[in-house]
Formats: sequence, structure tokens, C-alpha cells
Amino acid sequence: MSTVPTGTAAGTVRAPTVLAGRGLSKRFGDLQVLTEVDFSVGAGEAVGIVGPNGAGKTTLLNVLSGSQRPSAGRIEFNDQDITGLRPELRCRRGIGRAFQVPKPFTGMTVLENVLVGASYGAGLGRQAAYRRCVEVLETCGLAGLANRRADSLGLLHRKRLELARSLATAPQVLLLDEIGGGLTDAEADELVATIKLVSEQGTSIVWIEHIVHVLIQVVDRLVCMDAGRVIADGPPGTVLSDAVVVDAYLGRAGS
Ligand SMILES: Nc1ncnc2c1ncn2[C@@H]1O[C@H](COP(=O)(O)OP(=O)(O)OP(=O)(O)O)[C@@H](O)[C@H]1O
Repeated sequence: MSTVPTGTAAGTVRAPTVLAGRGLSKRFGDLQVLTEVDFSVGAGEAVGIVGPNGAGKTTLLNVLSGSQRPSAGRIEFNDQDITGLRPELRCRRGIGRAFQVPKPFTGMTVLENVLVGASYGAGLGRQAAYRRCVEVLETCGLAGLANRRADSLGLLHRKRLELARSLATAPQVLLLDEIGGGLTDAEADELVATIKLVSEQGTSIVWIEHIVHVLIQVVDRLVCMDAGRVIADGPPGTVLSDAVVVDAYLGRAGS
């Protein structure tokens, strides 16, 4: 099995690569959104992705999760080529995704929403699906709200439900897209605690987030993208002090 560094410093421990994009490019008509991007996440690793608006971060997640096909390049999951695999089959293999704007099934309860992930996403039978839901609702701090209708939840609990739905699919890798967006600092801290727990339980995490101080509480490695390319990849402190990153992202973001 191939390996990736969990940091870029020489001599750091290497974890087996779980999900990798090799030479990924993506065009929308004349717009080149990704250019020969190499990206990987190791077993149990948490990787943050930052970069200015329009850098191609969400497109990279779309290509990794299968909702968009790359124009060129290859995607591997546990060393198997999954470039042509449909998103629902990637989910079944172990690639989960939570979106920036939660879109729960509004007419259903919290538990029913999570059951959909466990039953259809993970393909679990009835009893195993229930067991999975109980665990996930506990992890996500939603156990007390299991019978509430999803459309009655506030933003933090909707975000938690989005996380719970993706966790119910039993992902080996969880792709998170700006899940902290719109939350107060205290709410973001609560969500960080949950994502840390998920990470400590061994799930690999790839997390796009503009709230850098939130992101670096969880991630082992940071990737910075600009104009469809990876411009830095390494330990968070190293990436955030990289002059190219400061110029391309932090200067503009004012972080
Ligand atoms: N389906 C699409 N068709 C055409 N252009 C698209 C499409 N999806 C994204 N783009 C363009 O691709 C570029 C990269 O978008 P993407 O959403 O991947 O960036 P991002 O880094 O996630 O940005 P943000 O931080 O603002 O979410 C942008 O210029 C965007 O307008």
C-alpha cells in the first residue's frame, strides 16, 4: 500500500494513504478550475484545505466524492482506481461527505434522517442501522433530539445533523465543506469538539474551512490552494507562515 507523510518534516511517521487524487484537472468550458492537483489523506489523518474564494477547493471535494468527473487525472481509494465510480458507490465504499448548507429531509425526524444514511449510505440491515444511528447521535450530541423533526432545528443542530447523516454512512474518510460557516464562536467550538472526537475514533478527515483558527484545532496537515493549484502542503504552522500562502490567501483574508 502506498504511503503519505502525516507531515512534511523528514522522518515523520507515515500513514497508509486512504484517498488520493493524482494529477487532477477540471475544466468548466474555458475555465480551468483545477490544474494537475495531487492530493492525499492518510489513515486516521485530518487534513485542512484553505485558500481564497474560487481557488477550486469545493471542486476538489466534488471530484473526490464523485459528484463531478475530473477532466484529467485519477482518484484512488485504498489503492483502487475509483475515478469512474458513481458517488453513491463511493459512499458505500467509505467516502462520506457533509455539505456547507445542510439539507436534511425536512419532513422526517432526526433519527429518520440518520437512518437513511445508515441504511442506504452504509447499506446496513435494520438492526445494525439502528445501532449505528444510536452511536452517531450520541457522538454528535443529538441523542436527546432523535424524535424532533429536522425542520424544527436551529443552525448548530442542523450542522450536527448534517455531520450525523454523513457519519451514519460509516465513512473511512469524511469530507467536510465549510461546516463551521455561519456559527458563533461558541457554536464552532462545540462542533470542533465533535469533529475531534470523530477524528480520534480513527476516521480520516478532509475539511475545507475559511475559519482557520477553528480548522487548526483539528487538522494534522494543511493544504493551501490558489487558482486551481496546491501552493503549500504541510504542518499547519509551516503552511500558515509560508510567504506564498500569506500573499495568496492570508493577506487577502486578513486572518
Ligand atoms: N459547475 C460549475 N460551472 C462553472 N464554473 C464553476 C462550477 N463550479 C465551480 N465553478 C467555478 O470554479 C471556480 C472554483 O470554484 P470552487 O467552488 O471550487 O472554489 P472554492 O475554492 O471552493 O471557493 P469558495 O471558497 O468561494 O467556496 C470558481 O470560479 C467557480 O465559479
